[in-house]
Amino acid sequence: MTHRGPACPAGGAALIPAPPPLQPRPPPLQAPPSPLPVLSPPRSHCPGSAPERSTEIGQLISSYLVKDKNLEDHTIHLLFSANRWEHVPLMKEKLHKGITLVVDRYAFSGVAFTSAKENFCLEWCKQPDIGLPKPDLILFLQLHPEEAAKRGNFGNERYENSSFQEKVLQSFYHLMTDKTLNWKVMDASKNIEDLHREIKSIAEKTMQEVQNKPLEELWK
Ligand SMILES: Nc1ncnc2c1ncn2[C@@H]1O[C@H](COP(=O)(O)OP(=O)(O)OP(=O)(O)O)[C@@H](O)[C@H]1O
Ligand SMILES: Cc1cn([C@H]2C[C@H](O)[C@@H](COP(=O)(O)O)O2)c(=O)[nH]c1=O
Repeated sequence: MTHRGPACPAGGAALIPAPPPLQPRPPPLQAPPSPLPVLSPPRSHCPGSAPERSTEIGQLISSYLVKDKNLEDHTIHLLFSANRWEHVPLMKEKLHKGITLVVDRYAFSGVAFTSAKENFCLEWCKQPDIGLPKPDLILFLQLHPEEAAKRGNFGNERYENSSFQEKVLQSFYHLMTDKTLNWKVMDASKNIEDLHREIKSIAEKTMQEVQNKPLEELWK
């Protein structure tokens, strides 16, 4: 996410799933499928992940994901969203200082994962996240589920099974049809170095483009 704060000395900031700014921003910086939103101001950047498991809400979510705790489906959806909202003041503070935020997952995973469950529609799932800082860029790292499963740490947590991941993928494809958002699909089967180069290049270009634009609100 790229955020634009008032007077940012050396530049602006960005939110990429990482995202963009609500108010005028300073010069730019530098948003599983797991989308990466970028919100940006310039010259410095700050990574973050969602869920952010260190807060009380985050710990509850973590217990749910590792299957120590069961929570009702609407409840866990709202907790994921609350876990984002509790970080908004800090996100805005950083964005207005010209710091670009690179956020792992963000609201898009919230919608894609819950709407993959029975009896949840995409529109309902979006509601709690309406108004979050809007990413300037959302990078979707696309990888065939079978390839993803071969990589590390797949299979132990809740949701980590192929049939559910396939439904999640369809929800992401639907979310990507939203032309008010800057989605870029990246081929995650490439090696880390090449992928890094491509992501860096797109992120830097986006930071330049959004540096004088105000931060906007997601899905508003
Ligand atoms: N381009 C790549 N090529 C080969 N291996 C990769 C690549 N990118 C990541 N990996 C490896 O795949 C594993 C999973 O990567 P990573 O944690 O980035 O995935 P993720 O989708 O963010 O996982 P999660 O969101 O479930 O934590 C790690 O062991 C990582 O080193
Ligand atoms: C943000 C968010 C995430 N999820 C799901 C997606 C993954 O299965 C886990 C997070 O795993 P990670 O290894 O820490 O990336 O949680 C979700 O269901 N809803 C959300 O809002």
